[in-house]
Amino acid sequence: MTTILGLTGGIASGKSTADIFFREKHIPVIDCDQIAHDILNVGNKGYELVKKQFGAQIINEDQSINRSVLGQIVFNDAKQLDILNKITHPLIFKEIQAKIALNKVAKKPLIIVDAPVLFEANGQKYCDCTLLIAIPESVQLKRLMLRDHLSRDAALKRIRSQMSLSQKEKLADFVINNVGTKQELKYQLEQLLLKIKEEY
Ligand SMILES: CC(C)(COP(=O)(O)OP(=O)(O)OC[C@H]1O[C@@H](n2cnc3c(N)ncnc32)[C@H](O)[C@@H]1O)[C@@H](O)C(=O)NCCC(=O)NCCS
Ligand SMILES: Nc1ncnc2c1ncn2[C@@H]1O[C@H](COP(=O)(O)OP(=O)(O)OP(=O)(O)O)[C@@H](O)[C@H]1O
Repeated sequence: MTTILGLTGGIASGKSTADIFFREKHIPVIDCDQIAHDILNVGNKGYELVKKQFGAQIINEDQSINRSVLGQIVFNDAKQLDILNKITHPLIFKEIQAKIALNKVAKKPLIIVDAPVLFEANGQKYCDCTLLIAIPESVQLKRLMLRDHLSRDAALKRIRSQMSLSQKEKLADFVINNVGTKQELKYQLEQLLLKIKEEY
């Protein structure tokens, strides 16, 4: 039997850092940010739909989608984000399902689905259990500004476009706090794997 663990958390909470740990353990990770990028590549279905909706302002000279410009539009306007989500999320979920099916055929005991907006998009229904990586907003802001070279204002807009931590905590089966070192995160993930082995 395969257990599907939905991995979520706010922007810059540490999901990709957790993915490195899982991959080192040879546990497959489905990266939804990567899927979201792929569907917007020239020639793919999301590309045409998003280009039609947002127009020339988001198109680079080489015809690719300028995700940075698109990000500035949607993270500054909840309505525009909702429109983008309505276009992209069905395509992303279809791709996640296909990747899950492939891993099931390969009889993988555990699959991680790394989905930043898992709860916002009600994606937990595709998972057997969910893990939330939690950090206080002050630490999140610091790590996000440092990693993406964003201004405080731009970083806060991205954070606030997502569901609040307290709401996510209510929905998650497991919560890991990533306020400590990366080593401490790794230790907590080790413990979680033992728990999942027992319970699922
Ligand atoms: C807005 C876009 C073009 C910005 O692209 P960019 O390369 O600058 O950022 P990237 O995709 O790496 O996302 C960075 C982080 O932003 C946050 N984020 C991305 N999309 C969303 C969203 N729809 N709602 C809230 N937060 C989001 C996540 O924490 C994500 O990890 C892109 O994120 C996008 O197409 N988003 C819509 C699809 C989606 O929901 N993706 C999330 C994975 S399911
Ligand atoms: N415990 C930690 N201590 C210090 N820095 C950390 C820790 N965990 C993660 N980071 C750093 O914080 C930043 C954000 O982490 P990461 O990229 O893993 O977040 P994410 O949840 O995958 O982000 P996104 O939602 O944008 O995909 C990275 O620069 C990462 O190296």
